Amino acid sequence: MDVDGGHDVEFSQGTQRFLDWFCALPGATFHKDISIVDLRDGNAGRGIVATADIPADTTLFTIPRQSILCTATSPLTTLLPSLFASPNPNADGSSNDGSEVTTQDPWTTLILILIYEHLRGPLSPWAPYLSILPTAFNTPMFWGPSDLAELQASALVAKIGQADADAMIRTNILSVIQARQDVFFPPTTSAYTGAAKPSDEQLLQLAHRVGSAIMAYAFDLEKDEDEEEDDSDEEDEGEDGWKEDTKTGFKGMMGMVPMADMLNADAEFNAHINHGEATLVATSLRPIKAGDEVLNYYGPLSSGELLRRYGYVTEKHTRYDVVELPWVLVQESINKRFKVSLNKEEDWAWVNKVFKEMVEEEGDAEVEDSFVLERASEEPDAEGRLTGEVVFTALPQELEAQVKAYLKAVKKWNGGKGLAAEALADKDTRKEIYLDSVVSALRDRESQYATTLEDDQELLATLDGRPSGRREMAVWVRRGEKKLLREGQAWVERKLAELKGKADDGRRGGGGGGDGPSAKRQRN
Ligand SMILES: C[S@@+](CC[C@H](N)C(=O)[O-])C[C@H]1O[C@@H](n2cnc3c(N)ncnc32)[C@H](O)[C@@H]1O
Repeated sequence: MDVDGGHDVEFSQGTQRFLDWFCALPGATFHKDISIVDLRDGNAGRGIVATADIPADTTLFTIPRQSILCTATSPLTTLLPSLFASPNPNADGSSNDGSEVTTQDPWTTLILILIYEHLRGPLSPWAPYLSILPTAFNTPMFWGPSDLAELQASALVAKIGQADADAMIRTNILSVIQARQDVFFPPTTSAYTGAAKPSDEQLLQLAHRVGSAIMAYAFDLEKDEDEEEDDSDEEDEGEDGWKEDTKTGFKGMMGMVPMADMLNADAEFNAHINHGEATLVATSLRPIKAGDEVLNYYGPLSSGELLRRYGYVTEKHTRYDVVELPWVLVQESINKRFKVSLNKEEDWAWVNKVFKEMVEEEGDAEVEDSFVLERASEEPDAEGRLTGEVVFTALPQELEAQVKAYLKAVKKWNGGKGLAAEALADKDTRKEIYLDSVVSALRDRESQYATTLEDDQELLATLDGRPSGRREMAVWVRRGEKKLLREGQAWVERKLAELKGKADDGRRGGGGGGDGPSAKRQRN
């Protein structure tokens, strides 16, 4: 991450200014045995390391809630009250409490709050903090076409949303700023800073930058661990499950939390931010050795998600890798099995109609467009350590259910008569068709990528540690997806072999499925 263009003095002065500012905040603490360091050599920006051995359960730093930049502390709440009005209007457009109705959500509101503070420049109380936030990002949102192309067939490409972000900024951000220039560009600020009013294009770029900073830095502030623990008498970690420290879908109140966001993170971590009533407190989860980095947890994110939100990847996060299997590939594979009987377009149109109705009848469900494959893995333990093996243990249950429904619809075709229906009457044949269709869909999915797993392994073979360049990170993501596709194929093939073994034992030469009746039936 390019934080300041590589000027060491400026970088360390920025760090020092921020630390001095933070330590002067009423109620803030910063442990004497930790330090903010320059990790740009490892492409990790700033981070916090232990400068002496630190025991478990040590308070590393304390952040007063008053210093968090959010709706509770921003002057915009009073300057633009309508911005913070209820987002849930009644049918007539009014809100329940009589206030004006806003189209903003916590995400866009925080963008406006940050832009407002940014435009105030040195007049902002958060200036020493804002000045060390990055101005450039490695997230795919900022990649050009050639880097994006390296993601190949990854489902990540569709999630980047460059165009959506642009549209959202124009509608929800620029319009507000333009309508309230008196608030965003008051004469007092320009007189003080001497800065010219930014153009619309500059504002758009600023909003993108701020949006990405929120994505990688903001915290979800609505979770109240104390209350949760009081209510449930359960810890917020270990068996009860870790809650990552950053936003979880931008639904609750979000805020920028100075110092908490100086912590880098990994899937294995040694610190946690506890959300208290008046403060947020960073605590060591286990002893941290002198020289070790203090690491937070962003959640069980796949390499693709980590790259999309935070612009980096790590070896430890690969255990959470996922790959999407589009339903259409499974469906096409099933259709091929029955192409002799159902050989007209209208046959399949009929099957699809019945299939859709059947799925919808079952608990308001909809036909799924794609299924996410992942490995089974344990959560980090109460000390932030990863334990246990990560293995592919099952296909998504929803995929099996959807194939079952689809095969039922095929079976119903032609009034439930004919070879297709006959083949599908047998439970093991249905299972074999399911597994066989999935395995060929997985192969087809793999062939959607322009390079093979072996090609990618070779590209990454010379890597020492984790990649940091865009192209290598893209290769890392697609390689992870291909690995999972291979593991999925191997797992399904094993299941198929078991099934065939069972069929061979029970009824020599049985199974087969598809249009033709089973060998057993043919012999009969
Ligand atoms: C909340 S900030 C952490 C502080 C940040 N390093 C800085 O200099 O401001 C999150 C960003 O830090 C970087 N980061 C966090 N953890 C990292 C890691 N384990 N390796 C590399 N970069 C990391 C990523 O750029 C990420 O978007």
